[in-house]
Amino acid sequence: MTFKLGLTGSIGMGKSTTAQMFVQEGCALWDADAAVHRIYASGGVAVAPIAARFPTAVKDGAVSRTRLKEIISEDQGALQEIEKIVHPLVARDRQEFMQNCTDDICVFDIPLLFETGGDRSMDAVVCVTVSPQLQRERVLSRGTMTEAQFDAIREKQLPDETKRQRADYVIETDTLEHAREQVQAVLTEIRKKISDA
Ligand SMILES: CC(C)(COP(=O)(O)OP(=O)(O)OC[C@H]1O[C@@H](n2cnc3c(N)ncnc32)[C@H](O)[C@@H]1O)[C@@H](O)C(=O)NCCC(=O)NCCS
Ligand SMILES: Nc1ncnc2c1ncn2[C@@H]1O[C@H](COP(=O)(O)OP(=O)(O)OP(=O)(O)O)[C@@H](O)[C@H]1O
Repeated sequence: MTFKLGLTGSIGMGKSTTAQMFVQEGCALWDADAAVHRIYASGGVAVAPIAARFPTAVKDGAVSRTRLKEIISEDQGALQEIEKIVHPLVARDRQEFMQNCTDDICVFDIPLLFETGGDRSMDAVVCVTVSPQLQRERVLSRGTMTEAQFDAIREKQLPDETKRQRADYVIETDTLEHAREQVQAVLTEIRKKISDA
């Protein structure tokens, strides 16, 4: 039996970085953002349905994130329409992975875990968090989003406080060392639960 550990947190809170720490500690990983990258790539299953609804979003046979972000900025309802296309395809990818996973603990890195009800299929949920100031600084320093794009995405997500309340474990991503210690503590507890069961 695989223990399914959901990993969530708002934009730029440190999901990917923390997910890699879980991998280094021996967990398997499924990453929702990576699944979106796969289905947007040339030959990916999202390309045709996105092209049908937003023809200018597809460039050289793949979905262009830059173009998608421009479309989302200009059209209020666009993100919701994109989600309607993307989320069922991502859910299918996750289902396939889940069925084939034989590791003791599998981590599911899912930005919208609570928003989509995905938490219901997890055995426990970890939420990563950091101060709103650091969150903003970290996202904007990547240079991939304007401040307006960041604000629009953040507003669409469940507030950090709500996610922290709903999670079984909270990991503060203020420094790498501190986050790693918390990852190890979470795994010690889960591994004990698995061996006691
Ligand atoms: C908006 C897009 C074009 C931005 O692409 P970009 O490469 O700049 O950012 P990236 O994909 O790494 O996303 C950054 C973060 O934004 C947040 N985010 C992404 N999509 C959404 C969304 N629909 N609602 C709320 N937050 C979102 C997540 O925290 C994510 O980790 C892209 O995220 C996208 O196509 N989103 C729609 C698909 C989706 O809902 N993905 C969420 C995971 S299933
Ligand atoms: N524990 C930490 N200590 C210091 N910096 C960190 C830590 N965790 C993450 N960061 C930094 O914060 C930034 C965002 O981290 P990361 O990409 O892991 O977040 P994310 O939640 O996956 O982002 P997104 O929601 O946009 O996909 C990166 O620059 C990363 O190096």
